[in-house]
Amino acid sequence: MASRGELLYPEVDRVFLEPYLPVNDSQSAKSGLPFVTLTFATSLDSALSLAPGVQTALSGPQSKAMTHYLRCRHDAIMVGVGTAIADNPSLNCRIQGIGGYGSEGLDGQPRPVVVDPQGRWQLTSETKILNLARQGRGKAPWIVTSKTPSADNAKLLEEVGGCYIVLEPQVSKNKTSIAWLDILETIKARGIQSIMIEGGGVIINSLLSTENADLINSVIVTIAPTWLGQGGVVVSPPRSEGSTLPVARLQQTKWQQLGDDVVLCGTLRA
Ligand SMILES: NC(=O)C1=CN([C@@H]2O[C@H](COP(=O)(O)OP(=O)(O)OC[C@H]3O[C@@H](n4cnc5c(N)ncnc54)[C@H](O)[C@@H]3O)[C@@H](O)[C@H]2O)C=CC1
Ligand SMILES: Nc1nc(O)c(N)c(N[C@@H]2O[C@H](COP(=O)(O)O)[C@@H](O)[C@H]2O)n1
Repeated sequence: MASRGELLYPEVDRVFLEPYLPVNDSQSAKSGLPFVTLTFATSLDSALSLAPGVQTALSGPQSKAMTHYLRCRHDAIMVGVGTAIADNPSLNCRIQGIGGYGSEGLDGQPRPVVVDPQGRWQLTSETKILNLARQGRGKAPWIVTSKTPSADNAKLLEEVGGCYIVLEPQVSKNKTSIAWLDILETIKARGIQSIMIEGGGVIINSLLSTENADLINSVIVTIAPTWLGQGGVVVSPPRSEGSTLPVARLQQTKWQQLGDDVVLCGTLRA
């Protein structure tokens, strides 16, 4: 049952999303990369939140239910460490039973994956994804980093069955990151066939940049009828130096109205 205040995402609406969702077939199983869905909620001025570190509700109840449906249709869900620190998110599918739509137990839950190249995230007893894993309401998280984790963090993560995945860093302009290809190939090798990437701003802008955009299969964006104003975390990927061309353009687009919001779906990778 949906809990009070939460609306279901009706069967009839779900059909609309189907062309943009991962399929489980032998061809995709053989690919070296998972199916990647980039999905987030934005304002009319392309903002994800009012300011860095400020969690901002943009989705209405219907589009929120759609996002939870998406969560149960992917093997994993990813956010950057900025989002993990700002939001202390749950990253599970909470609508209509613990297992999400139509299934009970952990089978319908996505694996939370947090990308934290510099090891900024301090885990505590308040960290929601750890507590949900402990309670059997979400899968244990993986943290992708290029730093050796602290003993305290490693202990807290391992206690709930989670793990650190340590990958080689790439340093450019004094910033430490990890190559997206490396991250995606590594999680695929660990059995993740599909992943939805929710944000935040740094992660989305990095993935939509010319060098990474072809790693994305589908984009599903909730657009809320609101302007957040200047100073927000904005989706606006960098253009290649000297280029006067758009960075990326969605193909095979479809729009769906959900409550006051509109959901835009499109594809990027052929
Ligand atoms: N409206 C929505 O759907 C969503 C909103 N948000 C909001 O976004 C804000 C957080 O966004 P940001 O501050 O931009 O943080 P973020 O979540 O994008 O994390 C950024 C950090 O991730 C790390 N990182 C991981 N992989 C990287 C890579 N390949 N290259 C560079 N850095 C990499 C870096 O340490 C970087 O500082 C919060 O206010 C949150 O509430 C977050 C997700 C969805
Ligand atoms: N779909 C969507 N709509 C919004 O208005 C949002 N602010 C977000 N944020 C994302 O959802 C995460 C929170 O998830 P939980 O409810 O804690 O499971 C947050 O961290 C963002 O990734 N998404």
